[in-house]
Amino acid sequence: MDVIKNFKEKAASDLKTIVFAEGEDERIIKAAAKIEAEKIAKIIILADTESIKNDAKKYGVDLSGIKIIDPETSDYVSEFTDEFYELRKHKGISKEDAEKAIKDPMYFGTMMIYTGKADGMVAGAANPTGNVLRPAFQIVKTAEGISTVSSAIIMVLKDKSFGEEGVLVVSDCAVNPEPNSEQLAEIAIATADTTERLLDFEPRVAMLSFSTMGSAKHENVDNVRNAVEIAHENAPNLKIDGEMQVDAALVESVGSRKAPDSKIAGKANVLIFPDLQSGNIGYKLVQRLAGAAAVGPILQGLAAPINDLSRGCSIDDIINLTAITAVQAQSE
Ligand SMILES: CC(C)(COP(=O)(O)OP(=O)(O)OC[C@H]1O[C@@H](n2cnc3c(N)ncnc32)[C@H](O)[C@@H]1OP(=O)(O)O)[C@@H](O)C(=O)NCCC(=O)NCCS
Ligand SMILES: CC(=O)OP(=O)(O)O
Repeated sequence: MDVIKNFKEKAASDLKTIVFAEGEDERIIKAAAKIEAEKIAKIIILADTESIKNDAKKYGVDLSGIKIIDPETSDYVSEFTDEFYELRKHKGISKEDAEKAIKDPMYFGTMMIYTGKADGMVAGAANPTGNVLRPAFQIVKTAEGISTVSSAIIMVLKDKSFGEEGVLVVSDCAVNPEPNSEQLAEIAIATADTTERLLDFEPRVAMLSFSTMGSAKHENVDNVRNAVEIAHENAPNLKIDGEMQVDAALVESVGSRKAPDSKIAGKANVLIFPDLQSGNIGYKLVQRLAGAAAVGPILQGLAAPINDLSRGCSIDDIINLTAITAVQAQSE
């Protein structure tokens, strides 16, 4: 199963327009040129037109065929300012502040998606996650029936014995610092849904903790146990179990010893971390120490495909997340 190749091929089968909001970043410029050359998506880059031309020359990159828009001078500024003012006036924003916000490429790009001028956005190579999330929450907002937006990362491991032939979907590694039980349950259900939509396998979800099936007592463990109960109630057909430690979730011999009655232990292909500290640290440990590809964070629960990158991303990470964003946009 070559999931990354599959995403690129699927994206190429019906080209979508994806906005890159960080045209000042070398990796973004190089990724845009590669995506255009490989025909994975149509790219719009937000940048100062003169600067990006000079940068492209400096990097030896051909940006012909890629649309460049400068949010400072674009004809869209007035339309986007009016739209944003309408969306946020109940929060007390002034027209002046709305225009200032719109000239920020993160807001401008998000408004392009909201107004249908592009199909999806990828950002976060040069901005912390909060800068990607805030405009998304304020402008495109959540999809119907969703209260907590979260994120999933598709991890492609070198060792194919774990997860689904070496593929693991992990969450939440980017959005919710301290989810309560209801939020954890929603994150688990959303991640299973993302897995079903984007990958060709049935999710088997492990709710992670430092305890396995009551082996330790602590309020943090209770939070995870309660989340499992809520997820069972809200998604009775979902294959989900916990709380369990990550070795019990991933390794058959440990799972059968620590959680002999569990149908998920030892076989999990979706891992839900109990909080953002463990999630963000956990995925980066696997990425860096095990040399796994980490595609994401893929935001789940937003009303439009807007995805975040880590500032530590490579050009390939940008290309892979763009392919996924384009695939998400195909089903919008
Ligand atoms: C997402 C985040 C930026 C929001 O923080 P904030 O600006 O303090 O946000 P607030 O709590 O004031 O909420 C701002 C808006 O977003 C909404 N919101 C916040 N979290 C949300 C979530 N998980 N899902 C849906 N909406 C959310 C709020 O309802 C609010 O909407 P409103 O302005 O229309 O009323 C914050 O949770 C955060 O920083 N998360 C961690 C990001 C991070 O650093 N990750 C690690 C690296 S990947
Ligand atoms: C996802 C993530 O951790 O982003 P960053 O590395 O940019 O903080």
